[in-house]
Amino acid sequence: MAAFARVSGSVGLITLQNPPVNALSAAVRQGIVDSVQRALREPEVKCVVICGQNGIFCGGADIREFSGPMSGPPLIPMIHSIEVAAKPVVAAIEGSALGGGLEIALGCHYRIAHSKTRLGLPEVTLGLLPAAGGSQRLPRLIGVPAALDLITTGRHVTAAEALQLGMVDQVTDRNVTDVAVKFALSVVGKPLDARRISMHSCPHSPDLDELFERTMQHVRQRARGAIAPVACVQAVRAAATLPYAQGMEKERELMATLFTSGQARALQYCFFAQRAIGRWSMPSGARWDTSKPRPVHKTAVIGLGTMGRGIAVTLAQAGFPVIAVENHEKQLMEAKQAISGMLERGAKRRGVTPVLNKITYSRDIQSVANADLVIEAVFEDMALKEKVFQQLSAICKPGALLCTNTSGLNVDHLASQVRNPELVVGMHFFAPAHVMKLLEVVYGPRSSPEALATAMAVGKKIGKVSVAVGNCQGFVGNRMLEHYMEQALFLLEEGATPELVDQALEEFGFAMGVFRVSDLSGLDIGWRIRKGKGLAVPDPTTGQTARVQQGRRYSPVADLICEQGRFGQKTGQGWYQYNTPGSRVGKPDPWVHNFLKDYRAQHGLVARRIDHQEVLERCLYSMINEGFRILEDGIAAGPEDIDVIYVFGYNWPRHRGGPMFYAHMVGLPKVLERLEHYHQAHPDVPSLQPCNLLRKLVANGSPPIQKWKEVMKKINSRL
Ligand SMILES: CCCCCC/C=C/CC(=O)SCCNC(=O)CCNC(=O)[C@H](O)C(C)(C)COP(=O)(O)OP(=O)(O)OC[C@H]1O[C@@H](n2cnc3c(N)ncnc32)[C@H](O)[C@@H]1OP(=O)(O)O
Repeated sequence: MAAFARVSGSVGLITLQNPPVNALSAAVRQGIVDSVQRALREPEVKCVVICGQNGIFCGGADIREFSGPMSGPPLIPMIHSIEVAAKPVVAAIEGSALGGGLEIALGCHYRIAHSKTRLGLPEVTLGLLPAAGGSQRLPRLIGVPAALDLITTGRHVTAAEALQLGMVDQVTDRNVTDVAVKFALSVVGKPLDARRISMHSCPHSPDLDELFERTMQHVRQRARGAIAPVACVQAVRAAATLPYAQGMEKERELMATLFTSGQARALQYCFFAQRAIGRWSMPSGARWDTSKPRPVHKTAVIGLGTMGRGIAVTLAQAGFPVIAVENHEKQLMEAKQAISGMLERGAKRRGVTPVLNKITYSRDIQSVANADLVIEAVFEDMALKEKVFQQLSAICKPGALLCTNTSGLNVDHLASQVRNPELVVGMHFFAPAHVMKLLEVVYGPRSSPEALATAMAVGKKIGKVSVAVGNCQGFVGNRMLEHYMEQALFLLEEGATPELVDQALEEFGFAMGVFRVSDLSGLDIGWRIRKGKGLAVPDPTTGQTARVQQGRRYSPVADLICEQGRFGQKTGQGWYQYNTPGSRVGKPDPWVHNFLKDYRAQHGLVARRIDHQEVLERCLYSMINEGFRILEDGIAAGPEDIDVIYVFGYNWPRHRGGPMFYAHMVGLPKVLERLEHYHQAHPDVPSLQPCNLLRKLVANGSPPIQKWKEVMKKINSRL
């Protein structure tokens, strides 16, 4: 809704009212249309101010309405009616003015913002473009280069930057509505044409063609197949080169394609999934809204390798005092230097003072005695972690939360090493820990809801997208990844090359294919893990690593590559060859091709032609199948949790929504049929055998992803 009131005698005040963000639902749009008409009709009203209730101007169109038929007054004529009004209209902006919210403000004759406001056109992040005139008015107001930047990235700007760019006319620290009301009264009677942005021509930029070409190239490179950023450039180009009415027509055409696209659906699904994962629940029924986190004042990190350093930086940057422990003097000093550098660079980037004094360094584990939360980040070795947990149990104060940063070891086993297993959870950060947004918070069967709530609250405070998951080998992310990588190796055995597999995955939208990523992270890490699991060990009779391990097909190809000392970028050779160790540009390596040829010959394998579709189906569907198993096992509460993990932790292309959303878009019957097909062809690969939940969802008519949880509940209650 929108409320209308006459204030200060002759100001018509229109207040958008739709908590929590005053999104432009049909009712709000109707309210605005009615209020504007009334303000223009009533002779006592000489000017108009538009504001939002509860400290926020407007979060834009109501995204929830996009999934159904649109009703209510459309935005474009509504904004047009504001712009052509014969009485001055002032936007009083506080909190946020985003998307359609900013487009309304651009239709107003003046914009006054509170200093804490953020403004932006984030439509591109939802697979759309600013199609209520935003793509045509913003370039006319602030020029093409700045508008291109804002519209193609969806970046929010501060009030100060908005003022500098000319997006707003005034910034205030006072009550913005009061300031706007006074201002509106001061401009009554002044000519309005110059204030109507659609009547401006776009400020002329030299070398416009070159600018658009350069931007388009850059956008296409960054977009990884996303279509909205490209459409945004086209729309701004229309603003720069066409009269307003024709530009609006182009904006409409481009939006029509985007609005119904699968990419827009995927990105909008991601928007809500990212918010839904905060409302976690445990199989016991404990939930986010009934479990209270413990207060956390002091934190500690044990082990200052790459992960520990990143975690310490993240905690300190969020304002937590950190005791950073490493038991050898030399490593401690190296870590201190590295952490200080990371804090200094981070502070420089953000224009703040580095918080070096938040971190206290110590060689003595006893120094963590007073911490409320300790994160163990020592080497990924169970015996070592057991020892640390036993020590922590004896040292830490009662009630301290003991967390492990293991990427896949058994959290419950570690809990069994301490006096209070209910206070043990996993906090699985992703490398580099101070950069990557994802945090898997792993609860074991004995973790208390309070412990989970505390870790989730800390995760939020340090700016991570935190997902609560159950305890199992590899948790959610790495458990699914194993199947993806396994298929990639099998494909090499069957005739593919690393570059063919990577190309298919990169065309799908991954920034890097599986082999490029492995070269970047180091092949030795996986090798060590496989050895730890009893894989990658030679058969005593043949001396060769067997192609069947623990009763299932196994590919030793990655182990054999490692045996050659090829660990990826750091050694200058891996799945690709690099000019020098440490170089980032990999070229296809004839050595690898010959190695694969010899390997196939040795094992009697006949290479066949493998196409991109098979690469995608085998790598992605096997991983999705594991995702369904994870849901079946109750390790993840819903498909959104899995998808958020993949988008934020594994670089899954956001415009594809995440693996489970992708399965929903492909169609569950098709995923099932292809898995059945591949399992028939490879009966020794259990990960290709369709899991029960997938079969049951298909048997239940393949409901949309939003309804999977209902079907899962129904299935479980029948068991
Ligand atoms: C051919 C047809 C033409 C149609 C033309 C359509 C034009 C579209 C232009 C647009 O405006 S698209 C929307 C652009 N706006 C955005 O992308 C903003 C999205 N929101 C945010 O960035 C943030 O929510 C915020 C406004 C900065 C506030 O952040 P905060 O952290 O304070 O709260 P949240 O947890 O994010 O949100 C609270 C609550 O509100 C829901 N919500 C937020 N924005 C919208 C929205 N625009 N529509 C519907 N719902 C919204 C959010 O989902 C949260 O609720 P939940 O239940 O927890 O999910």
